[in-house]
Amino acid sequence: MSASTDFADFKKIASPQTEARARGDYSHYRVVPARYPARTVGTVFSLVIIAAVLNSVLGNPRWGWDVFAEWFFAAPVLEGLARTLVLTLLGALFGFAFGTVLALARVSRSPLLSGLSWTYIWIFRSIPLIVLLLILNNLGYLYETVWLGVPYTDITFFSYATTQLISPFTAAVIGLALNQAAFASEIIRGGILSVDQGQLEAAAALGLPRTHQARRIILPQAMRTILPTAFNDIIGLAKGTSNVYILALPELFYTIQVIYRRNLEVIPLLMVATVWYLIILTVLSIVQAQVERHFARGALRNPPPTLLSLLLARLRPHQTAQEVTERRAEAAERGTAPTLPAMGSGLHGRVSAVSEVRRQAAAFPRRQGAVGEITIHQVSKSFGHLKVLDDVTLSVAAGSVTAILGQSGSGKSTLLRAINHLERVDDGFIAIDGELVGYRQEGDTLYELKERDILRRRIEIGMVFQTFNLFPHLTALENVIEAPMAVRGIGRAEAEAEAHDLLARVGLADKALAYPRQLSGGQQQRVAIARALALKPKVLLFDEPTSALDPELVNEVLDVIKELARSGTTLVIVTHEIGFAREVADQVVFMERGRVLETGTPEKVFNRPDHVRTAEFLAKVL
Ligand SMILES: Nc1ncnc2c1ncn2[C@@H]1O[C@H](COP(=O)(O)OP(=O)(O)OP(=O)(O)O)[C@@H](O)[C@H]1O
Repeated sequence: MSASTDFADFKKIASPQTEARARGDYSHYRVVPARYPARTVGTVFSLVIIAAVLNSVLGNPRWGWDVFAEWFFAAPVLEGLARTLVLTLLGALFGFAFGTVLALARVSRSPLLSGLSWTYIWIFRSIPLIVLLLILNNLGYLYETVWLGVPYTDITFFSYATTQLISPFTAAVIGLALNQAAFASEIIRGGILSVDQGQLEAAAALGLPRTHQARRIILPQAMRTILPTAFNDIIGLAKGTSNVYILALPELFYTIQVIYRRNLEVIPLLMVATVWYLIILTVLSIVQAQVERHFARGALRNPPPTLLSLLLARLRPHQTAQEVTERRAEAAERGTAPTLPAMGSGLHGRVSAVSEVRRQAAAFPRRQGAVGEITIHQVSKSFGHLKVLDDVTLSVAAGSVTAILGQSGSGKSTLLRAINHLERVDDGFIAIDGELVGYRQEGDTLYELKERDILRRRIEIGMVFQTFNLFPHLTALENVIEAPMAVRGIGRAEAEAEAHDLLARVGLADKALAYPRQLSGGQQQRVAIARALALKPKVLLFDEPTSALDPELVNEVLDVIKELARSGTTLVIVTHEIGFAREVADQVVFMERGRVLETGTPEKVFNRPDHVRTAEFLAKVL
């Protein structure tokens, strides 16, 4: 048989599927998921166990399912259930509200407040709940009246008999809440401690007030750690409400006990309580999953889909690749398609995006009559016995660019953080445009500013960190608008417009809604720059802005800084990028062991250093 005959025969017997495949149409394919024999054995084993348990529970008449059905919705049981739910809700609500206050007091810098909080937690975690409930129920014996007024005067706002004010129900709510608060505060404190230190510094560097830092930055991130334990605790509380039987309050379990003592149907009635507790637990678990999901924003690169979105995706008609292409073409025609190339999407994407950054960043406004002159005068700082800054004196002209070089551990970052007062100096002073950083001068006396005032002054000094320190639970846009809205009091619409503008200038117009973990290192650092710029600072400090980056991404960030340098903002940059410093800096500072060894123009320091150590260092790094 010849080859040509073969081919002709093949064409004759070709099925519709073969022809479709030849056209590149694979839609008829059936997808068969991979098989895992061990998983199948496990599933079969689980089914057998479930069937055996169901058979034993439903097939045995001694479980008394008819009695169960009779009492499951009985009025006294439902009343008891309602009381259990109300006690759980109020106990959790007041307990966690008070627990949050206790946790914040415990981590506060006031030793008295922290000590008070510690003592409360110590006492209330030690007292058994039943004892606490009994004490509250007998408060009338200790204090006949509850009274509020001005002592040693006749002024009385109210006065009630204690027994009239504290009913068994009120005693139960107060007791549960006080007990819950002691445990909740430790759960919340654990969450607060789990938040990265860099996040606190980034919020402080933006000048956000302390309450705002706690509410918007720290607690939302702490929630991821808090929630699983907190829900455990609430479930414990729901079951622990049975302790209020001591006050003769008929909650669910107490009601069940009263009933089975009368009719002696112990097991069926215990099952009534068990199934209701199971239902409460299931509802709480569903709520927990939703709340956890909400607070997981930005924590995962690819968050799993919600049940609702899965359902909607199933209902939505399937979109073919061709339809997707057609829609993109339509959007491009309407001008709604993203016009900026995505950074990091292949070599071509990167090259065109970098030139886009250059073009857009050239639009940074130049300042007329630059501000932001920095004076550092005889500054010293020690950590224990280690003198990290030793009599540092330095002057940075307004609108200039200063690059700080030096070996690791020479005190560069500490100096930068001192300019921002993230580090308090021991000696000397730092001033910006003649205004002291962190202090108020009266005559010859310097008064350290309160934190609120320091935060307000920090608005003038932007800072970009080595490890970006973006707020991971906020999108790029939200990271940028947070401080202008909170600190400068700008309205959301205006702040968003400015933020879009800034993100476009750093080449990230199409990434406004991405969370930091969905961005590359270079992109994250550019968002951090946009975030610092949003407050329109006089001075911008960069702490090794490219050292955490892949060499390929370094230029993305350096390009943006170069454009900033031309805009007239005062820049101080700790860097190991010698070529960049040579190109951009007006002044180069070389530090060694906490001292400034030499300063000068790049031309002088790099070509004719005065100090032998500078020459040695440059010889190593160049
Ligand atoms: N909070 C601190 N407690 C104790 N020692 C510290 C603290 N912060 C910094 N140091 C020490 O101070 C010295 C200077 O640190 P700094 O971070 O300023 O150095 P650097 O020149 O920026 O170094 P690198 O280039 O490696 O970042 C180091 O020896 C460091 O161990």
